[in-house]
Amino acid sequence: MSVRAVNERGLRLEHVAIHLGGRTLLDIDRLIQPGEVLTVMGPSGSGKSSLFAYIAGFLDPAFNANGHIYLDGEPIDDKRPEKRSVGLLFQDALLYPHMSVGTNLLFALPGGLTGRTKRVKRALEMLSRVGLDGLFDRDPATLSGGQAARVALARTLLAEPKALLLDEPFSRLDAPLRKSMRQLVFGLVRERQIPALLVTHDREDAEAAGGPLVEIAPARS
Ligand SMILES: Nc1ncnc2c1ncn2[C@@H]1O[C@H](COP(=O)(O)OP(=O)(O)OP(=O)(O)O)[C@@H](O)[C@H]1O
Repeated sequence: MSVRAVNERGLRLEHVAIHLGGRTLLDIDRLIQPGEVLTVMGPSGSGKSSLFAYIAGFLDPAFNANGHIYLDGEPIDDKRPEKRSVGLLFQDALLYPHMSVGTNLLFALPGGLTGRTKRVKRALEMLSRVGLDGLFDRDPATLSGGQAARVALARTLLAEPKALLLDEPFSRLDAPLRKSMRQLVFGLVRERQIPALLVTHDREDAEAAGGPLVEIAPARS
């Protein structure tokens, strides 16, 4: 493994292969460009979540993985998960239930941004960007599913990730909400020029993402 061309931008999966027992679940060799969404689609059990976990840095030890991951030219596979600058979004919002929406957001901000006024301003701007003006002091338990999904997105982006991993982030939303959340997520990916990887089993998600598609076959035993 070596540092790649310093001017390479994006998330590079260099021959990333995931194995379980004697089986190879998937093998991907791709550069995801800034602002692009690579969709990895496959049925349940095909290995999508294990790919996600490998990139994020918490692959279950039952799996073996090889290949390397580079973010903006720098290898990240030997970094601890919290040092990878990779933002995660799951099908569940996973907000801290004992904190207000605002505190959930403030918690995600990078430590380098100091001063309560600046931090609150940044969080309020992001809340507004995801269409949730006025909800800063709300208890997460009182949010609708769609609102909670938007808060989770705001929280992920406030951490200023250099890449985004999206694991079925729309699957719990009903059809109209799913449509607007897709527009919001993919719009922000383009606006902020973040490389993103979407794992899904939903072809409409893949079409809405508008980027390249990798289909993985069902795992065979
Ligand atoms: N800890 C584990 N030990 C052994 N096998 C596992 C473990 N976790 C998952 N598997 C198996 O590994 C394969 C890939 O799992 P993975 O969760 O990556 O698939 P997936 O495509 O994300 O599925 P889903 O869409 O249902 O989440 C499946 O066959 C699953 O049963």
